[in-house]
Amino acid sequence: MTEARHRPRRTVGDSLEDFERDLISNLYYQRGTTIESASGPDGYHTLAVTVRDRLVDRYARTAAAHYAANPRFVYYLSAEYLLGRQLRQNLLYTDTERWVRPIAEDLGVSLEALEVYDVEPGLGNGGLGRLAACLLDSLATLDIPAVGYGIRYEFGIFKQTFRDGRQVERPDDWTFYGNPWEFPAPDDRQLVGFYGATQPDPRDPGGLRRVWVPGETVRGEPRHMLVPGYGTQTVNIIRLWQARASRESFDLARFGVGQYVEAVDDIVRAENISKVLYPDDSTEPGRELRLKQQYFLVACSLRDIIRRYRLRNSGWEHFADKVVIQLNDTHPVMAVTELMRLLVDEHGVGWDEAWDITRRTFNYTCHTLLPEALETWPVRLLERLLPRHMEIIYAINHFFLEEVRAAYPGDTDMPRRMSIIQEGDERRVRMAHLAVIGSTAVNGVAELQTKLLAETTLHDFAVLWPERFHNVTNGVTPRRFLRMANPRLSELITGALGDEGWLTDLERLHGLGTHADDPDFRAAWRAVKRQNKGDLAAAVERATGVLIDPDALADVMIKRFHEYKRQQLKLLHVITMMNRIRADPQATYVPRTVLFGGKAAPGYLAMKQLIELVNAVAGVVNTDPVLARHLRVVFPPDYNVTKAQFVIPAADLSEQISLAGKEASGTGNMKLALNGALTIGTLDGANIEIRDRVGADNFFLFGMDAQAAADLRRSGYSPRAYYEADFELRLAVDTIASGAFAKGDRDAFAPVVDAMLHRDEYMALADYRAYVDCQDTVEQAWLDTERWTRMSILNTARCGFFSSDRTVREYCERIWKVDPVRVNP
Ligand SMILES: NC(=O)[C@H]1O[C@H](CO)[C@@H](O)[C@H](O)[C@H]1O
Repeated sequence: MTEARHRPRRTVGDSLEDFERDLISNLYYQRGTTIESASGPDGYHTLAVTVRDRLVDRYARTAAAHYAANPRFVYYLSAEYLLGRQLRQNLLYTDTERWVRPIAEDLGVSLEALEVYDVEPGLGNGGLGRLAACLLDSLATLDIPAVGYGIRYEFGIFKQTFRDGRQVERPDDWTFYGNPWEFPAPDDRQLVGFYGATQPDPRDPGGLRRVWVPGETVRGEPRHMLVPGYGTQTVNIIRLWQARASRESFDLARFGVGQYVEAVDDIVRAENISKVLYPDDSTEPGRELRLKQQYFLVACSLRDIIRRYRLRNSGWEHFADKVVIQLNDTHPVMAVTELMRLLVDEHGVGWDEAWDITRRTFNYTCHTLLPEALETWPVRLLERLLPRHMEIIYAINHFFLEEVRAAYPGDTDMPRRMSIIQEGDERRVRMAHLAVIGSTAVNGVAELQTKLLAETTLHDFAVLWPERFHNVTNGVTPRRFLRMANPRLSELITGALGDEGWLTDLERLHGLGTHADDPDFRAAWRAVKRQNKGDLAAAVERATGVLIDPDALADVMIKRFHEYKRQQLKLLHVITMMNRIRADPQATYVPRTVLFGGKAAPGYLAMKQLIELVNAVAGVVNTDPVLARHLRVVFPPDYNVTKAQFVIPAADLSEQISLAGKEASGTGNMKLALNGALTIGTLDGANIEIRDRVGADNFFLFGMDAQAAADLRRSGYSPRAYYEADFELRLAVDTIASGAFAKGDRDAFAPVVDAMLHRDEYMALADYRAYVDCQDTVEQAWLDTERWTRMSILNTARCGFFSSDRTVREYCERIWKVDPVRVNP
């Protein structure tokens, strides 16, 4: 949106009366109905549009301010965004909730009733996608000119249901009721090519410039959603691309002869590109359609970025001064080759100048240490799907290897190790290498992971270009994960700190530290947690039919199912508690509720079987009169951002038990600590920084650190040895093997037992004893209520660092070199 010369006849008022007037007129003119006959979706859409209008005003002023300032823009390219529900967020950011409640009451409807239509756009898998959303929220809140680019998947992350305890995936038709928060922008649609061939460009005989004639073209239709800042006027956007067939794709002739399916072949092929999110978290699907999705995203986004750049700038010499692009993992790294293609082939920029611009424009965030998560694509697939880009990759690699040979004269192995091309039977393109070579800055998402990246995964590059490597520890937005998720605690915090300033200056939470010694404040703190746990108990009963005790220790493990996150270790602890209670039913036990939440990738059979076992164990525990007095295990299905906002405020104990050196950062750990949960965890990812900040006394640490785990792996790890050496561990594993959770069927979970005893790749058995003993320490602490509350308050007080505002400030200062642009009211 450029400079607005013609302002709308009416502006959105800022009174309850104005809001109600707009609501009624939007219902009438937008939905063509009246209060008396409006449906739920009518009510929701109308409320959404009326709130949205208040954001449009701010967006228009933001666009005008950006147009005038012609600033440096941050463009965040991500294949995933987990935005969460929009209504409450936008009510908070427009401060209109105070009007909606009385109006809704007046009209005889409840906000909660309308909210069921506020479907969260599940356009992501887990931490990586949610981080992208938190960073966009902080970018706007810090008045940083920014646009997020992503894919508007028709179907988001699958809906998880359980049938006989097994995970069953159902399509996530998130736009079933439409999405009132988005705006179509057909004028900005883009055309994207695939396949085809290349030929020399007669304008550059013998040069590097070439002409690509695609074999297939699809349209990229953009829709954008507004991304408001909190406590400021800035409203940025996130632009999501949807694939559509180019205009002439409907084959009328075929339709005419009754070939109805063939007639829409091309349409289906095109639309499939943005049909569904790939549900893999930390593993690469390696499917051709996935690569098409990735290129589709970057091709549409780069053309849009160039269109925006050219609104105020000409020539290319300032491109990298005005445009900084962050690659959210390797998923969008084809952007490096696409910008080279656009500059060299379409705009005739010389190779060296184009490469200089490209490298100065991009930065890459690496979110993993798992080799299986580092994307590589077969050269032959790229040669077929994106022939010009493969040529450009060869050229980039050629010039890069010259640099490597110059840096390591006579070292023939280094070029092989650092090459973008992984040689072998199947030659593959190493996307992480392309990302590092094509970027100015490379960052990890927590100190340990960044250190291990430089020592292992990307070691050669860190030696060659140490100046490119940075750490920017993740963060989470306190607006959604404290203010919106935990209004009771937020009120208590505001009361103690005097105002809500902490919401945009989270380090101010430090002020709570002094209140930790105040028994009244501790009592109030406990009361908030108790009320949140009451709400959770009601929700769990609705979702699972299981009654949980809100006074029991709420032990929460909420994250994607993955062997390195070690839900299997948590389950061994549950079975150990079970066996202890059965062995001595009269003893006193700390009442505990263990809550699992999380999805397994549909193809991840080992984790799907573990989910089945978790539900089977829950079934046995919750129906056993002796056990159920002390222990409950619940697994509400379909964990997502909305459920996280419900569970996190009610958690007492946060399970962060991944094998050290495997979880890049984690962000759930931050959200839980900020909401006063105490962490039981390993020295992994951001757990280390949480412990450093909250203090070792306020954190339950156990297990091997990354070095010890690596040493054990090198020295030969035998899980069986641990099984043999530890009675409780052996009993726990044998209980699974006995068929106790499968009506005596010993084969039912044999693969889980086999994996534990013969592979146990992530050493759950090696850390079992330390973990179980640490859990005993947790129970001791829990019994000292005042001490526990004090530890809980100090966790919140000392976690201000984990605000995504701090994360974005660090990116701005050290990587993006970008300044805020103030937007006038
Ligand atoms: N797949 C992910 O969620 C990855 O990115 C997140 C955001 O950086 C990390 O917190 C997480 O440890 C990592 O596995």
